[in-house]
Amino acid sequence: MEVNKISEKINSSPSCILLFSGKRKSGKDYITDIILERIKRENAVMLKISAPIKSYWAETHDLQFDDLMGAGEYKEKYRQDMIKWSEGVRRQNYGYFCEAAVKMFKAHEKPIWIVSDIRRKTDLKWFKENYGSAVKTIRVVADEGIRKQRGWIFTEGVDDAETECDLDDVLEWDWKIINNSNESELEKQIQDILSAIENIMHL
Ligand SMILES: Nc1ncnc2c1ncn2[C@@H]1O[C@H](COP(=O)(O)OP(=O)(O)O)[C@@H](O)[C@H]1O
Ligand SMILES: C[C@@](O)(CCOP(=O)(O)OP(=O)(O)O)CC(=O)O
Repeated sequence: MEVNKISEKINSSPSCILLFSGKRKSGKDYITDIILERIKRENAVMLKISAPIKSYWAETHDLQFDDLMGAGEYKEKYRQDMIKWSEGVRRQNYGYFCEAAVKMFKAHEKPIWIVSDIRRKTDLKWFKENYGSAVKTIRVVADEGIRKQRGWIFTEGVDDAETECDLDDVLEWDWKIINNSNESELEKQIQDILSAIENIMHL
């Protein structure tokens, strides 16, 4: 794979990019799916930085891309290898998968981008360098007990690695969502973000 091949100029500018991060089973997919559903389809796109990684991995290892993208156990067997491989690529070009995801999801066709899986400071850096103040950051947090109820099991080499821990010491987030399965609390936090998007879109 030629790591520096993706170098086309980025043209149109999105109005709002929501970057979500959080530990495994904190509820990133659950919450970003709800937000995407509430925004008019023609205005928003969901991006997953893991998608170009999984797509490459599926092609080269004869695996099912859709299963790698799902919430089930299938992806867990390959997670450590995908992490190792993708970290090698990132060492050469830290924005490689961010840029690949923007292209893969044709994000420039929509004004609002929802990125559900920010994992590293370099992910934040890449989006901020390219899109400046359009970028808003959101940390999803859930108690460890709740994450366990949702199926999380501590895994060495994953939960103690950069992929899960690099953003632990980032304290500045535009929003922090507490997702401990209290529906009305979650709803209020989602509403705050939706109102902010509405304001940005009507500026
Ligand atoms: N607030 C919630 N209410 C009910 N189920 C939830 C909630 N948040 C997450 N879940 C469930 O917990 C599991 C893990 O959530 P997911 O969004 O896949 O986490 P992550 O993307 O952070 O790993 C999923 O089955 C999801 O449906
Ligand atoms: C190689 C990975 O991209 C795999 C990520 O897969 P998911 O984003 O599906 O993971 P969770 O939502 O945390 O379960 C990790 C990375 O280091 O980029």
